[in-house]
Amino acid sequence: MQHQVQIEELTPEAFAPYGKVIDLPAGAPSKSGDGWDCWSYIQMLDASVPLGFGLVVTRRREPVVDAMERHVSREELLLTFDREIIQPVARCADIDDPDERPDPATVKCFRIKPGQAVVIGRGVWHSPAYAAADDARYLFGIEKKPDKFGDEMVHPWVNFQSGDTIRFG
Ligand SMILES: NC(=O)N[C@@H](O)C(=O)O
Repeated sequence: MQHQVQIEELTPEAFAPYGKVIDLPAGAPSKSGDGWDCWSYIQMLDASVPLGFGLVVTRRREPVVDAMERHVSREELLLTFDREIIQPVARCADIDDPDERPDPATVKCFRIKPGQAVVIGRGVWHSPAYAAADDARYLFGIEKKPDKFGDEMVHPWVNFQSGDTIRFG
């Protein structure tokens, strides 16, 4: 079965079941200077070892998702460099279940604009992000350590329950 999912704007409330949002705060900066304002700390990422960074070039393609991965031991920072991207995510039901499959009923697809970022929560299912329109480059940062269920494998992808797929748009 294919599920149709609408693209959602990124807000802390909507993204809360999947992680944390980083965006320009509405409140006053914590420090300012000549021509600059700074807000800190606007978000936190739990880490006990150094972060490794990965860069993804994501090209225009069919907006269909059939599998996701997850990192049960680590949070993941993700932000686009240049263009809008769409990040599909699905809820983690049981972080201790090595046989869990992503539930298509919990999938949301968030638009992430340049200037915004997310911290994907531990165990939250996610596919590679998609280009919203034109090809885009995005960065992710994650602790450089093995995950509990071995998601450092070259092929960590897990199909949705019942072999379902998601089409977003
Ligand atoms: N988010 C993404 O595209 N990739 C990472 O989750 C990864 O572990 O490769």
